Amino acid sequence: MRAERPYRVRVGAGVRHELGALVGEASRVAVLHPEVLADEAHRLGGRLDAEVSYLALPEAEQAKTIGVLAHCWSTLADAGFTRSDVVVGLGGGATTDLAGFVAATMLRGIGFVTVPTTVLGMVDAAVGGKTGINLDAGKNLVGAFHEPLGVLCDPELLAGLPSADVRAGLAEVVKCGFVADPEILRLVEESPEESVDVTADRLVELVRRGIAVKAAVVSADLRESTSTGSRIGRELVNYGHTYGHAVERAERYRWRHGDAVSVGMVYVAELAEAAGLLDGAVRDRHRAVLDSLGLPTRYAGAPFEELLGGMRLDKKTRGSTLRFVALTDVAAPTILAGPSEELLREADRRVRARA
Ligand SMILES: NC(=O)c1ccc[n+]([C@@H]2O[C@H](COP(=O)([O-])OP(=O)(O)OC[C@H]3O[C@@H](n4cnc5c(N)ncnc54)[C@H](O)[C@@H]3O)[C@@H](O)[C@H]2O)c1
Ligand SMILES: O=C(O)C(=O)C[C@@H](O)[C@H](O)[C@H](O)COP(=O)(O)O
Ligand SMILES: [Zn+2]
Repeated sequence: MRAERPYRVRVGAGVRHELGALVGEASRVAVLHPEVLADEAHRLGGRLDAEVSYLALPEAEQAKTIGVLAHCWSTLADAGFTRSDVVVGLGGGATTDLAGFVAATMLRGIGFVTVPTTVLGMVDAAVGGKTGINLDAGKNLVGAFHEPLGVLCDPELLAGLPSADVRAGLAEVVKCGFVADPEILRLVEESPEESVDVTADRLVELVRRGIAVKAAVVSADLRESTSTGSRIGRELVNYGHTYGHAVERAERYRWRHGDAVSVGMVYVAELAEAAGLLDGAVRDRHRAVLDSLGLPTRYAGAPFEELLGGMRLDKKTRGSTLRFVALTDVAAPTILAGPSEELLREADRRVRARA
């Protein structure tokens, strides 16, 4: 990855054992992990030549809260952390987002390493340096850009991942397919079954391709600051997230992020079609690919007005102008700025109509 301090994203069986090299000379290491990975955390931590603290985090999005963040700060302070010490995020995206934000803020910034253990973490969350927590008011509303020292994506860690989480991770891979890499869509369409099989080479290939898209996009726009007019920088990989994050907020963060992004991509495909930007066939392809992976393509929960309130807090919004990453074709993105409320409502109606 190109960054202020470039770092490597390693993918392969056994790469988790390179953790010691990344941690380097640190005398203290904190391994943050979900409860389900406690044994793995201790196995990895036990091989480090450092004083290791283990912090078991609450499940999924419950880890991305101010309370958990404050607890981590206190634990690191009590353990005597200094600027040469390191935080390791071993887990899915919720863990690495929280761990990264702990590292970004502790002592105004210490090193951190991500060891993603979900498909979503590998292809997206662990790469690129976005860290943060949720507020009741909205998803990821507080955070920082803080690049890891390195990323270790070890497919062996996916062995026990529940199938629903594998599928949710594939939503972000499909996102990369629609915005940049049509080969991803072909691989999924050719065999949706193998695409969600953690023992299949196809899934590893999909993970590699997803990482390649994310790394290329982020390397060119580290701080999501270069979109101008219809030119799109890092915002590209936010495809499907405007409506998706609004759904997560409305569902009080009980939905999987990937599931919400799946619905969000269907929404923005409908929006682009309704705006006359996108062909009906490409819109329908969104539903077909996501359906084939068992991902949700319909939403009939919170009312449109509540979702609109969530979308207004999206980080791509400027003033009162909502901005969507939209497609004019596969791998042909544009920015749809300030669509009318009527259009926004129509796309929402279409997402619900099928529910
Ligand atoms: N920073 C970014 O660029 C970025 C990108 C995409 C998503 N995200 C964030 O990532 C989060 C979603 O990540 P996620 O989908 O990985 O969810 P998650 O971190 O909540 O993990 C999903 C579930 O899998 C469990 N788990 C994790 N690894 C496991 C394993 N190997 N075996 C068995 N169980 C395991 C977790 O305990 C959890 O219950 C969201 O908060 C989202 O906002 C961040
Ligand atoms: O890395 C990015 O940039 C992304 O937008 C990737 C998204 O998949 C990810 O969910 C990200 O956390 C969303 O960021 P946000 O700025 O919309 O909160
Ligand atoms: Zn995402």
